[in-house]
Amino acid sequence: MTQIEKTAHDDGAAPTPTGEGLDARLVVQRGRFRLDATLKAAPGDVVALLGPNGAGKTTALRALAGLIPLTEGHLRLDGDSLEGMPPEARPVGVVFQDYLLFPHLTALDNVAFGPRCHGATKAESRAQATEWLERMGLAEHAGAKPRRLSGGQAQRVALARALATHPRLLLLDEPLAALDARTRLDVRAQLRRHLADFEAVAVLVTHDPLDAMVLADRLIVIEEGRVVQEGTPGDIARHPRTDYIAHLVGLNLYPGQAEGHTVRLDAGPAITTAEELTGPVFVTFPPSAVTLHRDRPTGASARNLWHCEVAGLETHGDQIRAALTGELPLTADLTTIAAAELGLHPGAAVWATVKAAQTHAYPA
Ligand SMILES: Nc1ncnc2c1ncn2[C@@H]1O[C@H](COP(=O)(O)OP(=O)(O)OP(=O)(O)O)[C@@H](O)[C@H]1O
Repeated sequence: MTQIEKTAHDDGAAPTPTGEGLDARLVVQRGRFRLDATLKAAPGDVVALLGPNGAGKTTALRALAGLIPLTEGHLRLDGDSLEGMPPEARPVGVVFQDYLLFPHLTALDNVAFGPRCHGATKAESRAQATEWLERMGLAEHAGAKPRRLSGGQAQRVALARALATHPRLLLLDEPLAALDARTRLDVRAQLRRHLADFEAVAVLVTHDPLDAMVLADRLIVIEEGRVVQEGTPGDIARHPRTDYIAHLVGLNLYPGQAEGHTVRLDAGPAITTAEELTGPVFVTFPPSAVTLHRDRPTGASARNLWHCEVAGLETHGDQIRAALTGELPLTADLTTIAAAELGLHPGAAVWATVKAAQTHAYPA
């Protein structure tokens, strides 16, 4: 049997043996919704909570900030329990999605507000704020009110305000969501640098896989209030374990039972895989690995051959992405020319093939 590399869910970083970092089990009951998520992170870790709408990401962040109480569980930071501690007393900095800058205060005073609330004198707070604005490349905007700042600048002021309190936990709620696509690219790169310099634990919430993959060392994927997978971005992209994650990283994913190079998929047919495994597995292949044919192909090479029907077509970059139903539901990418030559349209019958070498199987 092939030795499979360690799967992502075994790989979560934990707080250091001295108890430094974040150690939390967040249980929050909100009406019928229940969040039950264990989060652990060592100082210097940047962790992204990723998940679909309504998964419970914001609930988790608000529980960490102390804005909603835990129903059960625990919340420790560097060995100290934060439960019952009011939000303003926690060594936690928060950057909210819309930044929540005070409109009537200058950038400098917005940043100085952080240390001031944590007991610094007015002069100290302003000195620290000046230093932070310089670090963020915003020195010349110190006197500007928020309405005169671009989205990216406002984001950095909000980040400076959070960092100026020297938090032991930094929370960022959809940090790039308020920005347009162009600004987002620059701000994402800057934020990545600032987070890399940050020595305590940072937790960010996003439903954008690109933000998560670029900004975080480790992803915790939450669905319906539960952690469904965690690991490095690379682990998650290579070994998705749910349909949501497979869709995010653009792979076809099937659970099944392996016996040697053959996997009997729960979805019905069997698939021949490159890896030789036994027992419950996941099989993935990218949409680009699928070849479509109008007529049943002959020849021995196409052992993974399924009769399908086109359910839908959409443009995907410079390709056409076809959603197929039938013997095996799958997505396939093909060039516009190939789609035209095949006469693809919703309802068209096609044969789909995938080479075993382009599949990837790993234990479930
Ligand atoms: N005040 C509330 N009372 C009851 N249920 C709530 C309350 N706020 C949120 N919920 C429910 O909690 C669940 C999780 O919501 P949450 O905002 O944490 O999800 P999310 O993952 O952050 O989603 P999104 O990406 O859409 O922001 C949802 O089902 C939501 O309807």
